Amino acid sequence: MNDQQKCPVTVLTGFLGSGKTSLVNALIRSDRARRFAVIVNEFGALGVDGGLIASSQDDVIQLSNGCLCCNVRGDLIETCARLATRRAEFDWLLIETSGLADPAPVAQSFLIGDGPAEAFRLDGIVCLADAVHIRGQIAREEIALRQIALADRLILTKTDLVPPGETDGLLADLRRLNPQADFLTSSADSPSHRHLTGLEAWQIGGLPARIRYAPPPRHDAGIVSLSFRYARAFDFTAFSRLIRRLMAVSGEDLLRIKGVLWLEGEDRKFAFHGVQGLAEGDVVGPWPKGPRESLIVFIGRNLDRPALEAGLADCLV
Ligand SMILES: Nc1nc2c(ncn2[C@@H]2O[C@H](COP(=O)(O)OP(=O)(O)OP(=O)(O)O)[C@@H](O)[C@H]2O)c(=O)[nH]1
Repeated sequence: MNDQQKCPVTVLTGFLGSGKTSLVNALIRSDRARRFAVIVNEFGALGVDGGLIASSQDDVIQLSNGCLCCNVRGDLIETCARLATRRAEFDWLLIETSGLADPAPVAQSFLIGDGPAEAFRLDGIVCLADAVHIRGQIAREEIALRQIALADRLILTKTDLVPPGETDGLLADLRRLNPQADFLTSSADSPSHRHLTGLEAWQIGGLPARIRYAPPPRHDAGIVSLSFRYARAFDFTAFSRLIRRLMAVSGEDLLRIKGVLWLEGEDRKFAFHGVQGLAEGDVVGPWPKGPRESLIVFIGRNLDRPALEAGLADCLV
């Protein structure tokens, strides 16, 4: 198969909560001309993002309980082999890596060897950087820096949440870390989903130097993901109070909270997100038929499972 016959692949990276699922959703909803297959990778044992992607379930494949760059890389290769047999059903493969994944080994799977590279070709690595948090993330988290350094395109997200004058300075900082990438901005009112595809960044053969010589990925062993599942409804006020308190006391240790809740008195699913100090939530649509289930994921350091469990139990109706 020549390169033009192979299915193009976007590897979407960016630290926890940078807006990856939001842009994947915006792209799938708006681009009716193309059919997407989506692989979503989550660090924790329970996946939230897959259920929040606006596609028919068949096209969204969730690979949870590890990062695509290491312990679920074999799953990625197997999944691509299965997708290759359904090639006629989609035009583009989007891979949303976990916020803690190194994009290099994922991208490499599509460049060399006799596995996924036989049926897929890498279009580009797109990295999202959260305008509110990126400076702190770069300072503290080596993987955030690495994700930026490896990108073909960098999208500074959530620019609606920072003062207008700050965007240029942030872009200049990012450009210093990766002068080869192209740079875009994205905000709630003007999302840059159309720029996730069509990079053609890997058309001219060979591995770019920044991937070939990149040191091996390193995960911070201190970062853990704790997942909780409940077949009962939550009290919204108690849950909001708990999340506010956790964010205040855990500070920078609590990197990410997300989930889908069954709320007492609400017929629709309620999805919520917390990224360090910021949290928000909204109803996102009907529950599928069958029993309802609330799913909550915390990612961070020094997380106290019994305390979280007790706090959540107090919010159940
Ligand atoms: N104000 C604003 N909020 C945004 C924007 N993009 C994403 N968000 C919010 O940021 C939160 C995290 O967004 P997600 O799309 O789930 O981020 P993610 O990168 O998929 O998160 P992980 O999978 O946990 O790494 C959600 O509450 C989004 O609604 C944006 O451009 N502006």
